[in-house]
Amino acid sequence: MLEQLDNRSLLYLATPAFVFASVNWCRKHWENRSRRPLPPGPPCLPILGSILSLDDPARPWLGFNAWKSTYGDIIYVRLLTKSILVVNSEKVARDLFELRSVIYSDRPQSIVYEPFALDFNTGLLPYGDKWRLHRRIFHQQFHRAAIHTYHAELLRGAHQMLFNFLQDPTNYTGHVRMFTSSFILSVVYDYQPTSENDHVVHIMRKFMKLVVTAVGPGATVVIETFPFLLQLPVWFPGAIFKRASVECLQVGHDTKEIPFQCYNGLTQNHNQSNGQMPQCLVADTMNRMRGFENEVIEAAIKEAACISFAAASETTFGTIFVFLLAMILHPEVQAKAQADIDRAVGKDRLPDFNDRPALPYVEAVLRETLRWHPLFPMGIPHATTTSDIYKGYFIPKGVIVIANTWAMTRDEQKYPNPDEFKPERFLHEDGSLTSDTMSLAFGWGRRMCVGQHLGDAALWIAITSFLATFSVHKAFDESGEEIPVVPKFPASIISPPETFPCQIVPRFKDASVERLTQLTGLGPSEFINMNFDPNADIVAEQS
Ligand code: HEM
Repeated sequence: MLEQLDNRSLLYLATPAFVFASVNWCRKHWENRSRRPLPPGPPCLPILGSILSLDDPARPWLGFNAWKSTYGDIIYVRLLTKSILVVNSEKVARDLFELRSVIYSDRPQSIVYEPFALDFNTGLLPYGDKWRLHRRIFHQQFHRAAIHTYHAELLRGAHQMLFNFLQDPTNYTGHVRMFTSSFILSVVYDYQPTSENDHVVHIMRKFMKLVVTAVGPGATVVIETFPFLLQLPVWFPGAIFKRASVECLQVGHDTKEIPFQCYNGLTQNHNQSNGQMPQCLVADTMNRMRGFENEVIEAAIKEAACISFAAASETTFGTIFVFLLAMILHPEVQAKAQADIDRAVGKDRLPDFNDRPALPYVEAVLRETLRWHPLFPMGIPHATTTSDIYKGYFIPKGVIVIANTWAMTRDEQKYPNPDEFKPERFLHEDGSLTSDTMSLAFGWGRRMCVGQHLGDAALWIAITSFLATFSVHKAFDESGEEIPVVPKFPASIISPPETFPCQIVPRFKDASVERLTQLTGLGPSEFINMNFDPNADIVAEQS
């Protein structure tokens, strides 16, 4: 057959084959040239990856930090099916999340998001138009210069918390929860919950509990491995994931709609009573978008509003708890912070936001609280949108990127003896504050916490008002012995301390409702906790 082909035909056949082979060779050569080594990491087994190298797989941030001495600030690791890039230092975090933010601002996606109503959560949205719209709504409302508009509301919420502590110091968990739930509902929907059992608070918290129970890390692995489990009919024996999904979708829908309906009801009341629109995220955003209304925008407003509750209430609640824990374990820090307040504010009034610059030690306590036990020890995972080369290492497209906040807060060079609670590390010798504001507790780059300034203001007023009026101490058992406090933090992506026995004691003279009424300017009718006995006096701490 070959003999029958003349030279010209051979040339016709050979030329494309040669071109094809050359292009292929060049492509492979180019790929090999650009495909540098992956960053270092621990030994990797088939299927399991490096999971056995972690001492405590439920708290991977500890293991990632321990690997730092062997593999450095940037580590590549596979845990089961997930490839992860761990960033262990602020320098690398800045280089990647800030200087190369176009590549490092995506979020890892999962097939569990949609069936469990997590697909509208700003913090999980892929880097795209929907996320941009959410982000814009949040930013316009919560940027640094806008926060002063919420000061009065935050102050009122903090004062209500003080009344609740005075009335029932044992229910301190409930009072902190009430503060964190009510300030965010007010700022977002102009809605004031009337008690701990308020139906809006109830539905929001129910959704958060459902999601945490239904799609913890274990359940996610199972569903991602066997997706057919979500195709089973609800009545099928053992179809627990399907049933949980149906419930999450229903409650997820309610969390968007019910507070929104309350908002609409309130608006009508406002209009009827004084003709004025309330000021809150929902009202302000609707005003701004007037003329551009469509289904996408209305959905985004409902989603962003509803996500605010989960994002703000759990984080501020958990951080106030870390603060209370630190104060019990370090009474000398508590006394010093109280002395700072007494010096700058006196005892005849309570602190407000104008006092903030005059209270450097309290500011240092807040920063140290964020550092000592960051609520998100691994932040919220980012992902890459394209591949990258960093310091000669190849970073693949789509890899999960974890900013290991825990490792950054344990940096011995920057924070000597990092496990100690020492606010002084944020102060110069002359008592003025250093430039380290602990912003790393709020994440990095384009995905950095969009409620950072609101969260910061809420935390500051809560802890400053508390320190001005109360002290927290170890509790005593029936035989008069001090009950030791052993800090316990759950193994989860958001990790507030578990509750601990304590006693909360007023430190202002004549610790009565009347006195607190004078100090705060709030009347008893404004208290959120309605089971309130205005005649009850509590013995003040001797000071
Ligand atoms: C103590 C208070 C808070 C802490 C410690 C905190 C921490 C964080 C962290 C670590 C992230 C992830 C950042 C990243 O991926 O790099 C985040 C994201 C987020 N936070 Fe906060 N946060 C707090 C309060 C708030 C508040 C009050 C809001 C109110 C609306 C809020 C809304 C959000 C949202 C929407 C995201 C997702 C941002 C995105 O993916 O683009 N947070 N927060």
